[in-house]
Amino acid sequence: MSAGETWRALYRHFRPHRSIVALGALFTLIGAATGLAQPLAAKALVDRLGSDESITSVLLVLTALVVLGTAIESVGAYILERTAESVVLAARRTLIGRLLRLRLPEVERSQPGDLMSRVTSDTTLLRAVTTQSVVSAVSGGLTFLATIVLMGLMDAVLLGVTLGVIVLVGGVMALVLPRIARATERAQEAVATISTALERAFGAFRTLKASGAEERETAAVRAAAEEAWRHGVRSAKWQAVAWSSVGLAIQVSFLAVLGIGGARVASGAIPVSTLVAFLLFLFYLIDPVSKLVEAASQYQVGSAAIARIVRAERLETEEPAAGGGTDAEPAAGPATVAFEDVRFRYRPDLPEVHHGVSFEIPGPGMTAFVGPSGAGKTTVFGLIERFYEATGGRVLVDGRDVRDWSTAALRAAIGYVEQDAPVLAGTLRENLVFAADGATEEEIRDVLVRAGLASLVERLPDGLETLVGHRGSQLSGGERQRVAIARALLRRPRLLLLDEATSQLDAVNELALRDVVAQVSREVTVLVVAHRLSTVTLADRIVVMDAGRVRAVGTHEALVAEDPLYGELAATQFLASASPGAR
Ligand SMILES: Nc1ncnc2c1ncn2[C@@H]1O[C@H](COP(=O)(O)OP(=O)(O)OP(=O)(O)O)[C@@H](O)[C@H]1O
Repeated sequence: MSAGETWRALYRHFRPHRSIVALGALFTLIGAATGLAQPLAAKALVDRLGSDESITSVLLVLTALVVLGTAIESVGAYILERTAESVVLAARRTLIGRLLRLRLPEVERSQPGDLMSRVTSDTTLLRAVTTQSVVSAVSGGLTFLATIVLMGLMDAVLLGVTLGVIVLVGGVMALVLPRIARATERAQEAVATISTALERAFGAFRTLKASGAEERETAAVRAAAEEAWRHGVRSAKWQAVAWSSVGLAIQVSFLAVLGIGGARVASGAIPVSTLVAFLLFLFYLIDPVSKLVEAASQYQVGSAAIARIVRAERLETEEPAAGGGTDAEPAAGPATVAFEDVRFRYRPDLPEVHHGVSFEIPGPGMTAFVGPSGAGKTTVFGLIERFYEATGGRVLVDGRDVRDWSTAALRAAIGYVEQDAPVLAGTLRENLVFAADGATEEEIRDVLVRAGLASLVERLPDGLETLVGHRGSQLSGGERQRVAIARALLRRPRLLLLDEATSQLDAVNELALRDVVAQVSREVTVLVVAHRLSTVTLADRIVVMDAGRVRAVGTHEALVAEDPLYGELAATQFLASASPGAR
């Protein structure tokens, strides 16, 4: 990101808060000013001690000044801190709003842990830059200018000497500051790697343990932590260089002013008092210059964070109302699906997955998609749901191109059960109503019975309120599948997409589910990626796919007779994976 873009992005986050930051800065300045008035009041107090005047009023004024000064300063500090938190909140809200709307290909290209760290850790770094550094820059800048003007009034030559040294500091800063930014960005990237590595480990925790990979994964996470430490230390080192160059500059200017000023006093160019006053101003300069350096280094830290935040904000999202169609009247009854010469590749750099897929499915009824692994069956579902856009041809639902649907309306018509039947951390109830927010108790009960979950819920001490653990870890594989099916049914879909699990269900369960699906397919269009003979024999129509093309469409009996690949599949793969009770 260019410096201009970084500045604009940071300013965008700061802008809504600019008046409140100005107020906070004003309070801080007033607090500081009352601090300056205290020595004056103290002087008056001491003066009165010498005479016989009463000191009560001065004491009262002094006390009031102390109390007022402290109060105003702390209110100012509170306002600034609060605003800093609001800046972080606003950045998080925007990011969160976008992340959960990302297009699927963007998520598949990213690491979830990395995306998460942008919301949690990078936004935190915005805190200081948008408030503290602005206040430091403004108050430091103003005091700096005022001191320089006063110095100029004292002696232009000595000012020239001082400015010469300050320009040198500026040069050092120009070298150091980008290094602070770079080190901070690397440190943040390493923090993201920690999240990514942990997410990977927790995502497959059983496999991790079973593979005895704890040591290796721990080493990987530790390496990332050490990387973060290294870059954090590097950033600290450059910040220390920045600070020490300020200290050094002041010392050098002090010596230079002392030397050159001394010579000027000796030659009679300036009186001694001017030299003394100038030196005092030089010491006054320490504070504003330090503030300016602080502001600049904070800005570098913030700009490293904002670069990562902006990159996440630029990832492509999908809008629920995307597409041009009018969805005023949601259609009723079973949906129809058609593919017209659909070509598709997941990414431009990957080979084509669909090389012209065509089929037509009237509703209702069950259609099974079969074919060797990698034939492109699951991809059909991804295109119907419009997780991905076809690169050629048309995908039609209800005779209408999916690109003309709004994604919200399109997906509202569909119930989708993924192959690995994801269950989310939370209660059983939350999992069921995940796709159907307003489902009634009766609907939930009905769907539990249909998916064969009623007895499980009865057995559980907390019933529907039972927590199912991370990814449903407290449920069996079969139970997870049934929960996923119940969830999809509760959505009352007009089109049910079922990516059958390759793993075995026990015979009783499989029969029960088969009945549910058969029953649903009487009213709803059901598409199943089938791995079991029991499913295909039940299907009204079978679409045989091979290497990104549709090879044949027909009934089980017809295909067994006519299509050699299907015959082979039916004889080997299906038979091997069909459970005895279901045949
Ligand atoms: N998200 C993705 N990004 C890139 N390539 C993908 C993605 N998903 C699938 N593929 C590739 O696309 C091809 C078709 O995959 P698809 O999942 O549609 O096959 P399938 O017929 O459903 O296979 P299976 O029966 O094994 O589930 C495969 O070669 C796969 O490697």
